[in-house]
Amino acid sequence: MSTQEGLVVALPKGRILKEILPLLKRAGIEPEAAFHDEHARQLRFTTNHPGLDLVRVRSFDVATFVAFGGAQLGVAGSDVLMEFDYPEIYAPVDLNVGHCRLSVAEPKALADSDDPSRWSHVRIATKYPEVTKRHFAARGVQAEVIKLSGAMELAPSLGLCRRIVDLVSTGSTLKANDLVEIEHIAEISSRLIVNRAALKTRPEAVGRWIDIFQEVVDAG
Ligand SMILES: Nc1ncnc2c1ncn2[C@@H]1O[C@H](COP(=O)(O)OP(=O)(O)OP(=O)(O)O)[C@@H](O)[C@H]1O
Ligand SMILES: O=P(O)(O)OC[C@H]1O[C@H](OP(=O)(O)OP(=O)(O)O)[C@H](O)[C@@H]1O
Repeated sequence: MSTQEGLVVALPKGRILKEILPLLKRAGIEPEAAFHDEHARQLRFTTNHPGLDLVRVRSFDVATFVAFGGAQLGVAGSDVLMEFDYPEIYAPVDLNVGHCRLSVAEPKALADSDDPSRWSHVRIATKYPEVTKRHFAARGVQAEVIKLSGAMELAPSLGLCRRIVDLVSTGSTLKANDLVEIEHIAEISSRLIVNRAALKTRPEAVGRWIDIFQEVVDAG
């Protein structure tokens, strides 16, 4: 559990970190030098603010650390927030980075003759089982989900299933694997997230960072 004195900000260590770093800088947060060393084994880092530390974790774990109060603030993709749907998390600021979409895709050859409106049951490989089940349940389709942690695009060619739900940005990963988008589930971007209880018990300390990040985003 966190201490009353300090705040911990959980950041995703993957591709999104590069987009978040300029925002941190504009928010006046300067991490200690080791934070920029991708090979450092250290996971927690001090900043120029004595009461503010950063931790680098996997993107899905950012939401978990914030939901359980281990970190009071964090940055998470709206895809991650949709998947977990933690009531303990409040996501007040759209950081306008990490833009992509969550889509259903299938092999191009299948898409040419497929009619998604006729589906009653689909088997889908994805990193997002809950979002996928909710999406299909909403239109009366039963989704049998095969959970993967990455490289979903391999599933159709290796015979696990014919369809996937995954993030798409430029579309080059789908194209390289002979897949096409057939349904759009959601537009995704990264959000500043906070633990609701921390905001309630420490409104000044936590609220101050919400205001600062909102100002950074508003300033473009
Ligand atoms: N192609 C993309 N373009 C823009 N944003 C993306 C893209 N892919 C993922 N994102 C965003 O970045 C977040 C982290 O992406 P992803 O899970 O692919 O990273 P990763 O580095 O593989 O992380 P991990 O190893 O923790 O799974 C996603 O939750 C999503 O919000
Ligand atoms: O449409 P594109 O621009 O090709 O981007 C889409 C790819 O980006 C993400 O993967 P990432 O590169 O983060 O790797 P991952 O397999 O570890 O999720 C996502 O899972 C897709 O595979």
